Amino acid sequence: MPTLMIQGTTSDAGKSTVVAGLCRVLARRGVSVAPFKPQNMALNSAVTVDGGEIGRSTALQALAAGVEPHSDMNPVLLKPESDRGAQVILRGRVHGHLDALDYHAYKRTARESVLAAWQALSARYDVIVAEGAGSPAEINLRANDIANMGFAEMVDCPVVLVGDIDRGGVFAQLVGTLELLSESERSRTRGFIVNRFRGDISLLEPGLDWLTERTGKPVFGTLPYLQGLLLDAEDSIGRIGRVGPGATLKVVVPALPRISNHNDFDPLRLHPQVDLSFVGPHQVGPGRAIPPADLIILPGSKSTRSDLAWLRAQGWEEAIQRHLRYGGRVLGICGGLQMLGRAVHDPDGLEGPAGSTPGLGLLEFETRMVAGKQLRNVSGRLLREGVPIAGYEIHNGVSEGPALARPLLELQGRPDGAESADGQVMGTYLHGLFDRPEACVALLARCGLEAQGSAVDYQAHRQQELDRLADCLEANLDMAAIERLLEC
Ligand SMILES: NC(=O)CC[C@H](N)C(=O)O
Repeated sequence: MPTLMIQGTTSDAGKSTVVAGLCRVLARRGVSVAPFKPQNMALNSAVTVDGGEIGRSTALQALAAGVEPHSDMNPVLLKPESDRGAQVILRGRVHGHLDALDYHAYKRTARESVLAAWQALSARYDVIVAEGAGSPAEINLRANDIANMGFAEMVDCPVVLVGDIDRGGVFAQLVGTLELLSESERSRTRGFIVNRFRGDISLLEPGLDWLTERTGKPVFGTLPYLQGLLLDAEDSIGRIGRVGPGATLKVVVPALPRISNHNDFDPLRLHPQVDLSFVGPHQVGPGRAIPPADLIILPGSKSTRSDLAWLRAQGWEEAIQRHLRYGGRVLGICGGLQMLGRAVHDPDGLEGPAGSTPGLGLLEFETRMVAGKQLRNVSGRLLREGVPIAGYEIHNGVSEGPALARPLLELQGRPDGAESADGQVMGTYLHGLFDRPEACVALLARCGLEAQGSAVDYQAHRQQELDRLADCLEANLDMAAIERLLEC
């Protein structure tokens, strides 16, 4: 089965973007193509058609390929819950926690899952564009690798290596990575892509010629730095966003250590009237208050109780109360909603040590973490305005209490979330709630924003960005040579 794997010399070299771009280029040429990421470590995930969970960047690549995201596209997803522990998702379903699993047995199962998922995808699509993780030159992680060369060797596919010239040292990155590979890994590496180039290409060309001479491998192309490209981030909170002169609504999101699905905020990054900032202690200084805002959004969290403790340790519980006293709004999404209640109970220790943590007490309800993750794509409406809203749910928590009798939304015919009687505090389990322009406008209007023109249609924006990316790949990569790699 034709599979091409894109690996990078570092994390964030642009692998996900190149895979998304290649998926879109191939799909536009009528090829039946699917993305594949054997192993990902990320807290941004998406719900798949088969009711599972995969990394968000892979789901975006599926969108680029014009196919439905499926659990087989990212068979191993590691969701860190602390600096040491991570939840292991295999083929979309929770398998256990890394620290509680026998490592060797887990490695074997993970490898089997990767192979089975790749075989299942191969039966459904003509071409697979796979993405590595981090760099293949992490020699300490080489044994039993499934994320990079271990996968490429297992399925015997060619590899293209992406280096990021923007951070400097791209020749050392590419040559050094090749140097650290085994003979067979080196020979399956068919060439390079230089990513994020700004400047005069003629100044780079002698370096590219040298690279080919030195390694015997072609450079398939140099991709320019694509200004403002905003596609669903894999995990880290990117800095892209624009704060123009018309940005009158100030929205602050605490950058929780286990923030999850922060893609929720991408439509706000693009909104011309919104000034969005993620704040952590580094931005405001330890012990300092959250900057003044119209709206504070408590985001999703992989570990609600420990992130709540972190929020308190920053002194931000008082800051939120003060913000409310001055008439500000607070919105909680999923883990953030759970924080707004009276307590969060985790009797079985699903997200960390077993126990209970008092919530911020801004809404009358309590949450219990229950085994069996709730994963679903949902749609419904924002109750007060009646406007349509859609997104997805990913959580273990089940919330109960009188505040839920005043729901924020109706989803699939059932009530969801809550809002306080004065409307200042709102919460929902729905991720992706700003993606639809009408819902985005209505939610921001509640915070005092008078819409000028319509909000960004984020779904349409994603499609346009994928086309812009694909145009860029077609213009700058030797696509004929890349397609030849897929024919072998
Ligand atoms: N997506 C989330 O924010 C999840 C919240 C919480 N960790 C739960 O599982 O219930």
